[in-house]
Amino acid sequence: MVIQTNGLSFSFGDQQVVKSLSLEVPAGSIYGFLGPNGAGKTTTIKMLLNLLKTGEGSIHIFDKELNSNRIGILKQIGSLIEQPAIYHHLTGKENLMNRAMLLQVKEQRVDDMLKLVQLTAAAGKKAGQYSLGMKQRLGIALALLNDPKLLILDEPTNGLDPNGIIEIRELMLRIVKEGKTVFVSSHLLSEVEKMATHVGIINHGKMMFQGTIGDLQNINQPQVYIETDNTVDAANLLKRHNLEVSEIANDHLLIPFTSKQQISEMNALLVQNGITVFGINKQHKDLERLFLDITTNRN
Ligand SMILES: Nc1ncnc2c1ncn2[C@@H]1O[C@H](COP(=O)(O)OP(=O)(O)OP(=O)(O)O)[C@@H](O)[C@H]1O
Repeated sequence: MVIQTNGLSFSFGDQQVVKSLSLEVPAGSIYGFLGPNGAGKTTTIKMLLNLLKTGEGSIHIFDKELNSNRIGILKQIGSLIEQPAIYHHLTGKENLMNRAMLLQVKEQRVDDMLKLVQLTAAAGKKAGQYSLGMKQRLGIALALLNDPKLLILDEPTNGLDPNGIIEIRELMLRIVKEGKTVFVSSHLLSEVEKMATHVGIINHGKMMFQGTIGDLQNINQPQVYIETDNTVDAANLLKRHNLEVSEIANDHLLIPFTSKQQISEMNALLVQNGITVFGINKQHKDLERLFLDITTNRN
C-alpha cells in the first residue's frame, strides 16, 4: 500500500471531524476520496501531509510510519491543496523555473512538465492571465517537478467548467501511466468515476465505502423499472405475489431485478389484471444516486 491509515481520528475542539479512518491506497491507483462538503476530506489530507498533527491512529506512507520518517516521505509526495501557490506576475515557465532552482531540478524537467500538463503553448504567458483550469494544471506541474511517487490533490476540479474537468481527468491518467499513484478528493462522484480505479467514500468523518470502482458497481444492484399510470394498484398486486417493491412513484415502480423470466412474468401479471404497462426494463441506479444513498442514509 502507498497510503495506509489505521484508526485515524481528528478533532477540532470537541468536534470530531475524522473518525477512525482506515484508508488503503494501492500503488499505481487513482484513488478517489469522496464525500460531501464538510465530510473531513481536507482535514484527512492535511494529516497525510503532516500539516496537521494526527489525533489518534497511525499513518503509513510507502510502508513507513509518517511521524518518524517525515522528511524522507514528504520529499516523495507532490500536493495541491486549495489554491496553487503561483506568482501571477511571472509566466507559467518562470513559475516552474523558480521552483526548479530551489529543488535543483534541470530545465528539461520544466519543459517536460509543461508538455505533460499541456501548457507548452502558454508557457510564455503571465500566469495571472491563465484560466482557472490552466492555473490548476500549472499547480499540478509544480507539484510534479521533483518527480514524486505520490500526488495528493484536494478538489482539483472545483470551479472548473466541463472542459477543464476533462483536461484534469486526462492529465491524471497520464500521470498514473508514468508509474505514480494519485490520491484525489472530490465531492462529486461523477467527476472521479471515469478515471478512479479505487474509491473511498466518507461522510461525517467516517468511511462509508472503500473498494475498487468495480466493487462499487457490484453493490449497485439492478432494478426493474415499470412505467404505469396506476402505481398503487400495481404495487399491491406485485406484493400479493410476494414481490418486493423498492420504490413507488407517481409514474413508475422499482422492483429488485432477479431474472429476465421475472420481468416477463411481472408484465403478464400486470396486464392480465387490467393494469396498463407503458414500459418495463432493467436498469442500474446511476453511481451519483448510489453515492447520495451512501452519504445520506447510512450515517
Ligand atoms: N480550522 C478549523 N477549525 C474548526 N473546525 C474546522 C476547521 N477546519 C475544518 N473544520 C471543520 O471540520 C469539518 C471537516 O472539514 P473539512 O474541510 O475537512 O471537510 P471537507 O470534506 O474537506 O469539506 P470541503 O469539501 O467543504 O472542503 C467541517 O465541519 C469543518 O467546519
